[in-house]
Amino acid sequence: MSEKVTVLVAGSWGTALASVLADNGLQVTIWARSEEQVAEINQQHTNTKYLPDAVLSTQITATSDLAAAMDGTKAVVIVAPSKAMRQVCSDLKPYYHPDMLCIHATKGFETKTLKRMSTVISEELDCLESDVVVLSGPSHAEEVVKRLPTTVVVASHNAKAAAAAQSLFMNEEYFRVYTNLDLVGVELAGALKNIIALGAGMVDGLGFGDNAKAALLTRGLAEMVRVGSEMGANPLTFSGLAGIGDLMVTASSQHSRNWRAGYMLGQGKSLDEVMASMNMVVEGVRTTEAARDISLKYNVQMPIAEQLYHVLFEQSDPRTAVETLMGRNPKNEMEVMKLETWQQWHS
Ligand SMILES: NC(=O)C1=CN([C@@H]2O[C@H](COP(=O)(O)OP(=O)(O)OC[C@H]3O[C@@H](n4cnc5c(N)ncnc54)[C@H](O)[C@@H]3O)[C@@H](O)[C@H]2O)C=CC1
Ligand SMILES: O=C(CO)COP(=O)(O)O
Repeated sequence: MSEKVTVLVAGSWGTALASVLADNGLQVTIWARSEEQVAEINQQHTNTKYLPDAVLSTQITATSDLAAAMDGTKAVVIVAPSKAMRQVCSDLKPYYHPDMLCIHATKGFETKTLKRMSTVISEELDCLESDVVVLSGPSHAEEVVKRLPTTVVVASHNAKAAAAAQSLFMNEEYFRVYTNLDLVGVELAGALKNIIALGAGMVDGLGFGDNAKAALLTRGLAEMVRVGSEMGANPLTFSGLAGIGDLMVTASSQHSRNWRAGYMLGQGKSLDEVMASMNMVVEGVRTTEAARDISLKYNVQMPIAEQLYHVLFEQSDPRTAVETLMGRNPKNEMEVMKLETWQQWHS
């Protein structure tokens, strides 16, 4: 009998990761809230609301009973939207045991506390943050379920836990997994890139062209490195799969919900109109909200996030936002991070 892995919850990314695990020969149980979705996964082997074209492996079963989902499992993979992470982990606590490998694949912050997802998980599950693994990188669910070649990174302070996650997910056919010890950097890169992806969509929606898009992505990466390194990330992590890799995929693909939301904003839609037209999570909206407090707390400038905040929450005109960015004081390109932070990583 193959080993059992449990995936929480049945959104597009949870379902795609469940498919990888099933392809790797594991017995996969998805926990979903909706009985309708449970019946669809078990009987039709589809999840049409989130992945309309995918046919799932018969190795995947679903249940709405969390105790049954967790019974006898070797590893739990948590893929809840960031706003639901604390609640989902609190529900999970009675069934979680520290011997289980705990992996999450969520890209966002808890907005009220500005905590990273592994902190929220460790608080709710009463486990060590250093034992949590994050899986991140350029990986649209729609392509993963089609088994198109994809690379991701799994990061943990605990090298054994990262290696265990790597061997669970990696296959030679289409899913290549790297390890990294910089949990903080990988989590921050995955969350922060969504702000820049929203901005990239907005630039495209405005019809501003390739020069503007390249500028936004490059200066967006500088902004991610600046704030990320103040929050404890290794700046080099941002050149990896979770940073530049995910920025490229999210800012250039029509699969990206963040890019699509930004595009509609650029075309003059309001945030309410945009959100009403999407039936899936757009993490960059909440992350842009969190970025304003992060910028104040860590005393770092985040000019792109700040302008997006004005567009999203204060009805600023996207065109004015871009003009404001263009009209900032002259700068030296290399002023990416504070001198003390630079010295800390280069001593
Ligand atoms: N879709 C993708 O290609 C990728 C998504 N991600 C990340 O994965 C996370 C989840 O995103 P998706 O799966 O795409 O979202 P989604 O919008 O496809 O699905 C969200 C799922 O969460 C469930 N949910 C919402 N609130 C809940 C609660 N309180 N309790 C239990 N379940 C709840 C919904 O019923 C739904 O099944 C996000 O942080 C996203 O950034 C990361 C990489 C790729
Ligand atoms: O993170 C992702 C791909 O790596 C998915 O991005 P979106 O949430 O913008 O669809």
